Amino acid sequence: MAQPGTEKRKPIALHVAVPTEDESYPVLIGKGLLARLGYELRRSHPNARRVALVSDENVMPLYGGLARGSLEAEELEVHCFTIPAGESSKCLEQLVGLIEGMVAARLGRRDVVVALGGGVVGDLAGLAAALFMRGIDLMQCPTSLLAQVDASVGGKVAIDLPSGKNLFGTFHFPTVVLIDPAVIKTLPDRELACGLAEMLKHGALFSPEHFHQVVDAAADMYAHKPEVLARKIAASVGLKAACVSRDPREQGEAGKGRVALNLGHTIAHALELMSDFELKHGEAVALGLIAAARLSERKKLAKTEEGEVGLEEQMRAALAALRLPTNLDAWLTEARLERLEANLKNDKKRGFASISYIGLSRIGDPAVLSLSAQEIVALLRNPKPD
Ligand SMILES: NC(=O)c1ccc[n+]([C@@H]2O[C@H](COP(=O)([O-])OP(=O)(O)OC[C@H]3O[C@@H](n4cnc5c(N)ncnc54)[C@H](O)[C@@H]3O)[C@@H](O)[C@H]2O)c1
Ligand SMILES: O=C(O)C(=O)C[C@@H](O)[C@H](O)[C@H](O)COP(=O)(O)O
Ligand SMILES: [Zn+2]
Repeated sequence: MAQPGTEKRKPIALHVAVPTEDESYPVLIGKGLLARLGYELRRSHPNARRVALVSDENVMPLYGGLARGSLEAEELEVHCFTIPAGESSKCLEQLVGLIEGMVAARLGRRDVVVALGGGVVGDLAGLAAALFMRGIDLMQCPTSLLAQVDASVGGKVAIDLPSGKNLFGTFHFPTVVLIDPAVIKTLPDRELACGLAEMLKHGALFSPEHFHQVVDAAADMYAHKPEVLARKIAASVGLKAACVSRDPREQGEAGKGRVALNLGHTIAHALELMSDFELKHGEAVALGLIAAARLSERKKLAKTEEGEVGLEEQMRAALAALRLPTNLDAWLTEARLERLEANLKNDKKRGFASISYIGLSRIGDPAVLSLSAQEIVALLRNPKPD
């Protein structure tokens, strides 16, 4: 109903043009590239004076010196910020601490945040860059395999809330992503496995060849062979980049856009939260991929050729070969299923009454299923109720 007295007044209608921002950026991959961080930053930010170098307590002592030295060689004033390692740093307290530190260091609008670390550092420092002075430039310098193949590319930045993962975030595209596969040599095997889970996800979504090649190259990647790592990282980033370029802000039609990259994540995010982050993100994604395969079979979306094993079995075999957890049913006890259903209601892909759940008709062929939290839980229960 119109407000009294406004019925006949026409609003003044102005038009505010917002030129499309340039959302493209280079991803540089090469052994030894970290030593060129300063050069690459100077090249892309000729007017920068100060840098906030953000890392965590494991990565800063290993690579902070090299990064800092290369930035200082370009006459940049470097301010180091070291956060505690682990998911619990993706919180409001760390975010505000970082931004206050940037104020105290007198960073300005032409200055740059460099995220040197895993996905936790990238997501937190990225969000700080997005918010400080309403947004300054961000350079992603990922050091975990997971961050190199996935978290550093695509511009999603966020912290967690007690009610769910990444619920407090935005998109802030980096100006450059600099990936040095040589740093993987110090990454613990358990963390390397986490990166392999997201790489397998990229294959499961877009390329059966990549899916099988990741499994075949796993031994070489665990042996930290930099050439193999560089090739496989580039292949995975290529698949993700093609997807995010089609739909940078996850607004595409269900099934055609970036939302596909959430394969496995509906269950993964709920399990991470329910385990109090005892499960690492990549491990939870592994279990989520099994859930997605099971659900796709039970909804009769999955198609298998004659003589081929079912989708869940294919997924389990690949994950086991990558040394990732496959014990989904151990996590889905009756007591946990109830909490799972409640957690699913905070999924970012939820609509009015249902969740856009990413399934697979086969490896390399995703599809979106529209399911309620209740249906998802019922379909995952083992043994399958009649
Ligand atoms: N923004 C995105 O698109 C996106 C994509 C995937 C995951 N994520 C997020 O990323 C996070 C997981 O990232 P992660 O797996 O990198 O976890 P992480 O950042 O906690 O890093 C894993 C561990 O490895 C250590 N580490 C990192 N690089 C190292 C190196 N080279 N040598 C030795 N130790 C090293 C870290 O200190 C940490 O202890 C989650 O919060 C997840 O939600 C975001
Ligand atoms: O880049 C994307 O888009 C992804 O979904 C990649 C995921 O691997 C990543 O974990 C992402 O942070 C999940 O996004 P969210 O929107 O579900 O928090
Ligand atoms: Zn993920």
